[in-house]
Amino acid sequence: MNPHHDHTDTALRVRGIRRVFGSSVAVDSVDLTVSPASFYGLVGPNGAGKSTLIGCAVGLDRPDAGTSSVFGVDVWDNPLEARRQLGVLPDNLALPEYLSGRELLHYWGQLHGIDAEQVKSRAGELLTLFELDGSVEQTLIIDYSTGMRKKIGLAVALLHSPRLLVLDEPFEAVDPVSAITIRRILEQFVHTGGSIIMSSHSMSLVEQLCDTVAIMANGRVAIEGPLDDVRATDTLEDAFIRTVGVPQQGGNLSWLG
Ligand SMILES: Nc1ncnc2c1ncn2[C@@H]1O[C@H](COP(=O)(O)OP(=O)(O)OP(=O)(O)O)[C@@H](O)[C@H]1O
Repeated sequence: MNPHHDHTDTALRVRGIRRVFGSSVAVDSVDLTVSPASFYGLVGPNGAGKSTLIGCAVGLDRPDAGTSSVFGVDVWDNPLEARRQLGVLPDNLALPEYLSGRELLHYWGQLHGIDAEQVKSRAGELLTLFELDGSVEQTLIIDYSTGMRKKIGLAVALLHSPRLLVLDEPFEAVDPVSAITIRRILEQFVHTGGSIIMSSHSMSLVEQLCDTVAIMANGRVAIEGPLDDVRATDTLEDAFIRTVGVPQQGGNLSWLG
């Protein structure tokens, strides 16, 4: 490879990310590459380090080592430019609680310097798509359900029309109808050249949507590659269990029942 390659044609390039909390290593020397127009699935057991990795990859959390760039733009050296290309749905998204969904989108659009008329029409479309309009219109974010928060978070991530979406469990807590809507939006996004990396605990969703998969365990990427290579002749769930292992002995909670 050309040593002077600037990676502007790589949607997300993570190299050697390490994040330590006290004496515990949450993410250990992780490399990831998301190609343009690729739908990348990040799976792994609870506590594997997926959210921490995502936070470091998008510049929300500072890693102890490593680099991350979005279409060749380093998220730490040039955060504003990186964020223009990037839509993020983080874990435990902090939202301005005393705004309605529409107000939040208008506010976010202004922050991104999007033309007011465009913000208005995009916000209207997004609120309708995610069923956050109509009778919900006056509800403040503080009173949103978990699934509604997820949906407004996704709307925020999409509003400025980024080239790369980094989504931490976008389907978690959303109802089945909303899940179909989200799925359609994400599929269309990739179909039209956008790139996505998402974490998920739904092996079937990852199998249906993603072309590339990484299985994380104990802060490291245990296996990564095209979906068909990772699952080989089995299902992704089989590959997951094979990679991560199942405890040999489970408690039987003899006191229960
Ligand atoms: N702010 C923090 N302070 C201390 N430890 C943390 C912090 N954030 C994460 N950790 C630890 O880092 C490890 C990885 O956590 P992380 O949330 O990244 O896992 P995950 O793969 O996203 O898990 P889940 O599937 O349950 O969401 C865990 O051991 C967790 O306890």
